[in-house]
This record gives sequence, structure tokens and C-alpha cells, in this order.
Amino acid sequence: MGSADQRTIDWIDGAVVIVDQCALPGEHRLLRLTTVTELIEAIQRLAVRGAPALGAAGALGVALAARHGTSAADVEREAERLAQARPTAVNLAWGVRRALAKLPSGADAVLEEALVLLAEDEELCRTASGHAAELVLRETARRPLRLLTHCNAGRLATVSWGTALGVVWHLHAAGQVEYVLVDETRPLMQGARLTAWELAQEGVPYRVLPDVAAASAIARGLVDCVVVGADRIAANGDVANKVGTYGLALAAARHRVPFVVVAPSSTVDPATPSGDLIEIEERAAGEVTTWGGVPTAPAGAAAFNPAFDVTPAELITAVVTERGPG
Ligand SMILES: CSC[C@@H](O)[C@@H](O)C(=O)COP(=O)(O)O
Repeated sequence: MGSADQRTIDWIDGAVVIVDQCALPGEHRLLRLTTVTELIEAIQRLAVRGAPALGAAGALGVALAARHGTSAADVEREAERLAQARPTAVNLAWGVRRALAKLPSGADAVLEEALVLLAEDEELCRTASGHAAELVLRETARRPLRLLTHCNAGRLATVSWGTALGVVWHLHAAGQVEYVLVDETRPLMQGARLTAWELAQEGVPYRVLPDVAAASAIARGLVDCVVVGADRIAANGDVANKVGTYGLALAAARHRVPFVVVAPSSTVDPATPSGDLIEIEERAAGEVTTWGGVPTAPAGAAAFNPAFDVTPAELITAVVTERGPG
């Protein structure tokens, strides 16, 4: 079984070690990755995922490249491949850049910077979610709280603490959580597989619901606050997050339910002026047209499978980072 002390991603004995998120909830197992190619493959099949964890992966990947690279140009090429492994979460390229900046000082300096980034992520996520927990308490009246979340923005999506689920950890410790409604999060089920697993581990009451039931749960007054993470926050406050987030924000706004986004500031991208300029990852059709290898659509069916969507700033009650509500 996993433990709350286990980092989702770490550097152990010269390798990147991750919790294999494709194996959960059935099995908690670690994967040891010793090359950039192995790490990219793990990122692309979502064995390691979630914006802050991808930032850590980017930095540790550059540390791997710096150890094995034969020249600076070689390491830079590997770093570029890593940065492009997934396009939407800004943290990945940010982590790569931050570690790569230390390359002139040598491979040890690159690793040291990556390890600082990991330690900071733990601290910043804890602080950001603490601020967000206070905000949620200010924005709501009913106690204990009934929360709704989408995808997985927990320990597994960060180095060790979580963002949206970090809020749950703070509120649960204060005895303020009645339950968490967990969107299953089609098509890859990060909510049902990962968020539910984390909540069970921590003893937080929860119910998994089909994504299509979330709007009516909000309309029926079963939700006091929606709390989600983010993959990229544009300069104007628009937020890219797991596909389905936008629909939740619309429903929450319609029913005057607070909608709170929590992220470390590494997810804020001042270079992207607005959400419509964020590149949205399109994933394979088979994720939508099959289930566990069994076809759920006619042979050859085309699919629209964006991994993320963009929620405009005007639908968001607050974006909260370690600096507090923005
Ligand atoms: C703290 S994680 C925030 C986001 O990265 C999370 O909500 C999300 O959308 C993850 O998508 P994924 O495709 O699983 O990497």
C-alpha cells in the first residue's frame, strides 16, 4: 500500500522513481526510470501526471540527461524533448528550464536544483491549499462542508501534498468536511482511480459520481464549493484544467456555488495573455472509443478527445496560490 510519506516522484540512487499511476488503484508500485526516453514515455501514458508533478519530472529529467549526456548540446536536446512531452501544463517546461539553467555549473548543480524544486513544491502546495481552505470557509456558510472536485489534484498530482485535495486535507483535519463528491473524470478516470484512492487512504468520506451527474448535484444543492487544480493559468486569470472543468464552472456560477482554483505559482504563465492561447493536448481516439480494450463505438469511429479545457476568469471565485487569493 502507499503511504502519505511516499513522494509521488523522487530521485533515488541515480534514477527517477515514480508511483506508477497507471497501476492504481489496484496496485501501488514504484517505477524506476533511468533514461529521458523512459521518463517521456511515463509522462505520455500518464504514469506520472498532474501539473506540479510534471514540473518535478521535468527538472529530474534534466538531471538524468546531465548525468548521461556527452555534451551540453546533447543535454539541451534531451531537455527540449522532455519539455514537449505534454503541451498544456506549463510546469513541465518550467521545471526543465529551471534545472537546465544550472547546466553550466555541472550535473551535480542540476540535480541539486531539481531537488530544491521538489522540496519547494511540497511547501508551496501546502501553503497554497492552506490559503484556499481559509477562503473556502469564508465563502461558504454550511458546516461541515460538501465539496466537489474533478480529476486528481492530490498528492499524486504533486510531489507529495496536493492542491485541491490539499484543501480537503486541511479542512478534514479541522473536522469541516462532510463529504467530497469525486467526478470520475472521463475518459481516463483520474477521479475514480486516484482521487477516490487518496481520500480512502486519508479516511475522508467521498462518493464517486459520473461527470454527467455533477451539474445536477450542484443544482440540487448537494455542493457547497467546487475545488479544482490547474494546468496553466494565463495572465488574465483564465485557467486550463482537466476537460470537464469548464462545464463545472458554468454550473457552479449558475447556482452561485463558489468555484475555487488552487495551484502553486509555477502553474501561472505570465507569458500567455489569455486562455484561448493555451495549447490543449489532444489524445488518442482509443481512449474514448474503447474501454479496457473493448470497443464502445463502431470500428473506425473518429473521436474528439481534448485532455483539457479553459475556464474563463469571470467564472472563477478565486485562483489561490502560495501568495494567497489572486
Ligand atoms: C494539482 S494537479 C492540477 C491538474 O494538473 C489536474 O487537475 C489535471 O488536469 C491533470 O491532468 P492529467 O491529464 O491527469 O495530467
